[in-house]
Amino acid sequence: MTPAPIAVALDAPDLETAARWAGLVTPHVTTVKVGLELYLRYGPDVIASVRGASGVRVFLDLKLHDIPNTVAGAAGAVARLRPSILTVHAAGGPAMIRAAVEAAPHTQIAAVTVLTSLAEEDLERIGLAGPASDAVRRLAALSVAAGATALVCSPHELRAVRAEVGDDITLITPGVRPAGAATQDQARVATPERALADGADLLVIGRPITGSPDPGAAAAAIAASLRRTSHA
Ligand SMILES: O=c1ccn([C@@H]2O[C@H](COP(=O)(O)O)[C@@H](O)[C@H]2O)c(=O)[nH]1
Repeated sequence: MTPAPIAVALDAPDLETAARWAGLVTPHVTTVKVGLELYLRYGPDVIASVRGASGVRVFLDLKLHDIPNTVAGAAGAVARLRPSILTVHAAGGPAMIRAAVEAAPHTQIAAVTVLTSLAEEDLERIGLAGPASDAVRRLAALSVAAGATALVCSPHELRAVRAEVGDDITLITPGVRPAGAATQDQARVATPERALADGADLLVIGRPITGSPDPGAAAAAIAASLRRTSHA
């Protein structure tokens, strides 16, 4: 069975749990995601641990956000781990995004537009006037112009971003919840089936899979549902 375009967020408290989750889900998904919690606790070793023998794609979600010189150094430092994808915050601006792209030529740089945990009413408080989709489209366009070949946005903005940046850019979406699942701290959410239909290339799904008593079965069920709806 072809693995589904899902990156399972391995937000685990320890390396053993993360490696176990990775082993359980990798037959069903293309990618596993290492975020701040694991990377800050265990450092570079975490990448080899979760990659394991399967050689699954590793998405390193560090959301780098600093001055260009510092981001270039950080991106260059992690590029030697050969993650498939590395995130930076689009709000760091074009020079910072370009610095990451140049420092990590073999890694796809994904620019995070507006965090999926922010609701429309949060945006004004952080100085982003107007609807989320306007800010996301603006950040998407500047990121792509700066050399990013992937973007992170919520499922709500997928169609608008696709129209803005075209088909060659990889659209990655967290904020994905199977029907009836708790949204938890995510605000701008949709089901996996909806996100795929709206043009996502890679769905980031964490707790709905890793919080299950059987993460392998949870990943397999979402993958099967995506296959069914994409063939319907
Ligand atoms: O806007 C963003 C960017 C990154 N994330 C990350 O995705 C996962 C989502 O996990 P769930 O358990 O499915 O909520 C998590 O690692 C975030 O750091 C995001 O949620 N939103």
